[in-house]
Amino acid sequence: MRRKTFAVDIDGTITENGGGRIHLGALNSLRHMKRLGHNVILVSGRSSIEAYLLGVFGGLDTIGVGENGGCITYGSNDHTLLGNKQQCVEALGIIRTKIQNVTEKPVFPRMTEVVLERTFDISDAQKIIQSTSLDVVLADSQYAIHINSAGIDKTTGFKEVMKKMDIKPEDVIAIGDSETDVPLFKLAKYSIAVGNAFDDVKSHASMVVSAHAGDGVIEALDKLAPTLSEL
Ligand SMILES: O=C(O)COP(=O)(O)O
Ligand SMILES: [Mg+2]
Repeated sequence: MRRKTFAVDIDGTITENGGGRIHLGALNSLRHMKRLGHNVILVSGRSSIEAYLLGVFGGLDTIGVGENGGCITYGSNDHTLLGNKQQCVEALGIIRTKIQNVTEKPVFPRMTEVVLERTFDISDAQKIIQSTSLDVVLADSQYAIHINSAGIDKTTGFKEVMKKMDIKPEDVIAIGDSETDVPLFKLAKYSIAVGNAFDDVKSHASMVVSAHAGDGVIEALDKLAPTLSEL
């Protein structure tokens, strides 16, 4: 059996449709892939510690790629930071001088990024950033707006894991729901967009399923199972 690596988003993908709770059926299907000998790594805009702990308790790989790719957690005292939070904080300050309603989202502490509520037009903020020399990027996961250091996206952190585990892109299967997953779709040989993804996200996926969030993960893995070794 050729070992595959599933790079799996959390919110909007392995959650219950529209809710924040983990879809147990989807988690069970991913755990089955792990039991078959494949890697299943969570890659999220949540903190790397949340992704790591979900991997531990969920029976997946005990690695968490979080902060939209800016931080990887391998253990309680083993984190790799790839972004620069200070420049993200500076960018927040500048955006706030020009746009109203820019508020930080009450999330677990971040080591490399700033996480904002989706209460303003991200394109207005991106225009402000482009007019400055700030080396940051903004991305909307449909659950939060992230300010990350330039060059940081989910593939940045995931590539660190690929190096460490000798994973090749042709063995990666990415599963996600939003624009922040598209870089992973482009890196992976095979990618899956769940039914609640927007059309522009679906346009980048190898497979689009109709079911939403966790139900979509089950639908996709059921469809993939017979031909997984040929992917
Ligand atoms: O942005 C978030 O916090 C949610 O992130 P995810 O959809 O990448 O898991
Ligand atoms: Mg998501």
